[in-house]
Amino acid sequence: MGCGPDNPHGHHLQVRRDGQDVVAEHVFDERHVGAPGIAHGGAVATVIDDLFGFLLYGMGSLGVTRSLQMDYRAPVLLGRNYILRARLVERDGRKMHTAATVAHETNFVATARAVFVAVDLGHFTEALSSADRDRSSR
Ligand SMILES: CCCCCCCCCCCC(=O)SCCNC(=O)CCNC(=O)[C@H](O)C(C)(C)COP(=O)(O)OP(=O)(O)OC[C@H]1O[C@@H](n2cnc3c(N)ncnc32)[C@H](O)[C@@H]1OP(=O)(O)O
Repeated sequence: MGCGPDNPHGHHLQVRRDGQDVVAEHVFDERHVGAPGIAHGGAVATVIDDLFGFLLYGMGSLGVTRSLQMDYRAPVLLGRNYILRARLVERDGRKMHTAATVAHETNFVATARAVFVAVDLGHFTEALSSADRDRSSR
């Protein structure tokens, strides 16, 4: 949904490192519409969540979102280029506290904070096996 190239409903996010931060440029389009002309808040949260995923990946940590808090400060407009930026605020054992901004020029239209929890690969492989079992029992 966030970055994979094969999902036609996805955001196809392309992320780069900038020092300790990760950064992406993003334009929301009609697929992401909420109110007319405005990106759905869930779509904005999706790209921020994914950006945090990249941040952790860059740190060499596998983690999943435990909590994601968005502040929508101004409408995020369709067709406009936004700069997304995320950073690690603090690591406390398995918990990684992260923060992000969504900006157009000097205007911060959304900010976010999240808690990610480190997991091992088994977290994903077990979920995949359960989903496969559910699918084959239908
Ligand atoms: C194959 C490659 C793929 C590559 C994969 C790439 C990943 C990209 C990810 C993109 C982002 C996503 O969509 S992720 C998908 C959405 N998220 C999920 O599906 C996660 C679902 N939730 C879970 O599976 C679970 O709740 C976990 C794993 C997150 C945590 O469960 P747990 O392991 O039992 O841990 P638990 O003890 O409950 O909590 C751990 C610590 O966090 C603290 N904690 C809990 N909630 C909070 C909170 N709101 N704020 C602060 N701290 C909190 C607890 O007090 C504890 O602190 P202490 O006692 O340790 O001090």
